[in-house]
Amino acid sequence: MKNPENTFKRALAAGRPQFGLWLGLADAYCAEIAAGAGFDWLLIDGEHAPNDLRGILAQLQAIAAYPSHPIVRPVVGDAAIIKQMLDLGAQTLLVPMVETAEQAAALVAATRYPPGGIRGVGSALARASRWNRIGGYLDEADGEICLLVQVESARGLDNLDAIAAVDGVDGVFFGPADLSASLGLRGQPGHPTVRAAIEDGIARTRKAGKAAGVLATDETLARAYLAAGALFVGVGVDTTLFARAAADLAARFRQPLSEPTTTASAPGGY
Ligand SMILES: O=C(O)C(=O)C[C@H](O)[C@@H](O)CO
Repeated sequence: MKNPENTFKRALAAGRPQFGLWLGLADAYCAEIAAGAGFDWLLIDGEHAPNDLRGILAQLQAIAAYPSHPIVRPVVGDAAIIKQMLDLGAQTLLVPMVETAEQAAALVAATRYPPGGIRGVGSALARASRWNRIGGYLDEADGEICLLVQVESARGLDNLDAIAAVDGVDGVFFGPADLSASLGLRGQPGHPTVRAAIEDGIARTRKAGKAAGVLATDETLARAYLAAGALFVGVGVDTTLFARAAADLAARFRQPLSEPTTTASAPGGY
């Protein structure tokens, strides 16, 4: 058995834009429905969604049968948690709240086996090696890891050039919700000041030779970030897609049939 290629990592290296969907419903059945929709990647969110190890495992298994590439976001950039996510079989991680190059370098080490890093060896117990059915997994694993770090604070932006320069960081994702809060514009992820900061960050990241990413549920904004050079763009969130569609459907039947339908929308897309 061969170690699966990280097709997402290769697509970024080739400069091919990748569109994704955020998964917050924390359910393998919903993840499989999303996996058949046609997105390049699906983000299994362990930071804000009620995902635990078993839930993330089930979603990885559900998605495995489809072309969409799973990205796992741990709740924090902790080496032990990263070890668990990689052993589950995640090959691409999106780590939140990165603010310094030192933090980024420690995350790289957490994703690599010794001597290059500190990832604990337990491949006999790990889905990642298919329980050692993948011959040579320990030698091949590091090369198929894609590490994406989130810069989503003013301090992170100040240190962006040093963060992007860290060897082993494949990409930088700009988190509009947290970044806007850090910039004093909480709840305004699409504010012109936030957009300008993200577009500048995208340019600086690409200048460093790394992939830039962002989440934008507004299509016009998503396309603007693509034009600015973003390579991995989240264009929707499963929870708000469902919340909005359900509310709109209910609204259409709350109105007497003689009245024009109104469109009720769930709160913002972030
Ligand atoms: O700060 C952000 O924005 C992100 O990191 C994404 C958020 O966690 C959330 O908006 C995903 O729906």
